[in-house]
Order: sequence, then C-alpha cells, then structure tokens
Amino acid sequence: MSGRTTALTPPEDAVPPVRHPDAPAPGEPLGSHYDQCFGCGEEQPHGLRLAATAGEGVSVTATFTVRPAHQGAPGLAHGGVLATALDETLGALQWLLRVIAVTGRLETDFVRPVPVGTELHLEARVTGVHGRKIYSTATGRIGGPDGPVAVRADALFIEVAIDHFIDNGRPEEINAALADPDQVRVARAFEVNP
Ligand SMILES: CCCCC/C=C\C/C=C\C/C=C\C/C=C/CCCC(=O)SCCNC(=O)CCNC(=O)[C@H](O)C(C)(C)COP(=O)(O)OP(=O)(O)OC[C@H]1O[C@@H](n2cnc3c(N)ncnc32)[C@H](O)[C@@H]1OP(=O)(O)O
Repeated sequence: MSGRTTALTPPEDAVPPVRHPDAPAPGEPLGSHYDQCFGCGEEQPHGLRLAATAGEGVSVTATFTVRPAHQGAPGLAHGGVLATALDETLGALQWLLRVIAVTGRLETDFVRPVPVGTELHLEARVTGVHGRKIYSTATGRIGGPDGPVAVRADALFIEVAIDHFIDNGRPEEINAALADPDQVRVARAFEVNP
C-alpha cells in the first residue's frame, strides 16, 4: 500500500481552477503539443490526431474519428484507444492553466461501444486544484456533441517541471525536440506560469 488516496474528486480544501490570462480564447484551436504525440501529433500515422479547442473557463472540447487502425474487436474502437482520447483531451486543459502536468491517475467508464468511423465528441474540464494536483473530468459522446455519452473519465494530473521530460525521455527524441524551434516555443509558453 502506498498510503496515497485514490479519490478523483477534489479534496475539500482544493481551489477552483484559474484560467491563465494568456490562455487561448474560447473557440481557438489548441494545436498539437508535440508532432509525434500518439494522441494529437500529425506525424503519427496511426495516432488519434485529436483536435482540441479552448472552451469557456478551464474547459476544452475535442473531436477524434475512430479509424480501422484503432480497432479492438471487429469494427469497434479499442478501449485503450478511447482512454487515450480521454487522456489527451484532459491533457489539453494544460493550455488553459499554463502548467505542465502528467497523468497520475485515469479512471475510465466505457458506457457504449464505439464503432469504426464514429466521430467522438469530447469535452473536459478541471474540477479543482490542490497544490500540484489537478483534478479533472471528461466525457466522449457519439452521434453529435449532444449525443449519448459513450465514454467518460475522471483524472488526477500532477504538475511537473519541464525537466521531467528532459531527465526521463530518451535522449534521441529529447535532443530532437530541443532542436526544434516550434517545440521549444510550445514548451516556453508554459514557462510563464507563476
Ligand atoms: C523538451 C520537450 C518538452 C515537451 C513538452 C512540452 C510542453 C508540454 C505542453 C503541453 C501539454 C499539452 C497537452 C498535453 C497532452 C498530453 C496528454 C497525455 C498526458 C499523459 O499521458 S502523461 C504520460 C503518463 N504519465 C506518466 O508518465 C506519469 C508517470 N509518473 C510520474 O512521473 C510520477 O509518479 C509523478 C510525476 C506523477 C508524481 O511523482 P512526483 O515524485 O513528482 O510526486 P509525488 O509522488 O510526491 O506526488 C505528488 C502528489 O501527487 C499524488 N499522486 C502522485 N501520483 C498519484 C497517483 N497515481 N494517484 C494518486 N495520487 C498521486 C501524491 O500522493 C502526492 O500527493 P500529496 O502532495 O497530497 O502527498
């Protein structure tokens, strides 16, 4: 036993999330944070290429179309891929908080099967912040943004410094990222956090 609480609802002394003054405006596309990201990168042939948009407050919306490479059972999305879509959407909330954080815990409910070809309509919001801990929740709907919920998740992200990636990532990719002005620009955008 680690002694950690596994609760994904914010503790009583959590504070409401604060939208960073330089956060992208509601309706603005957020773009990819890394072109090789399996969730949102454009350079991953079988990746999800999830496209997220800033919402009101500390919220985002996103869409992801299930392709044949994402199957688990014949004609159906793999659960792990759907969890990735939720994780990536929740991760995109960082653009609004302007903090860098990694997923510590992700609890996913699979409510309805999601066929290949489906466009999944995701939304996510931060529910509370407690020190380095960011609590958030997400849903994925099918048949339209107001369609039935097919998947949902609650998550705990933990704020980290940029060194988390530099110290732990494979040097090959880290060095390539640090040599890429577009990537450095993305990382810098997060350094302004107080
Ligand atoms: C140069 C290139 C840079 C590239 C990046 C640039 C910019 C990024 C920009 C934008 C990002 C935009 C979108 C991002 C989209 C991505 C979405 C995907 C996100 C992921 O997919 S990311 C991958 C999966 N993720 C991991 O790879 C994490 C592996 N893991 C660790 O690296 C450590 O485990 C860590 C750091 C999590 C914690 O380690 P640590 O030593 O820093 O902190 P510590 O353990 O002390 O925890 C502090 C407090 O959190 C509590 N706590 C921690 N873990 C918990 C758990 N699991 N359950 C319940 N509570 C937990 C403790 O109980 C304590 O709580 P308390 O303070 O109350 O005691």
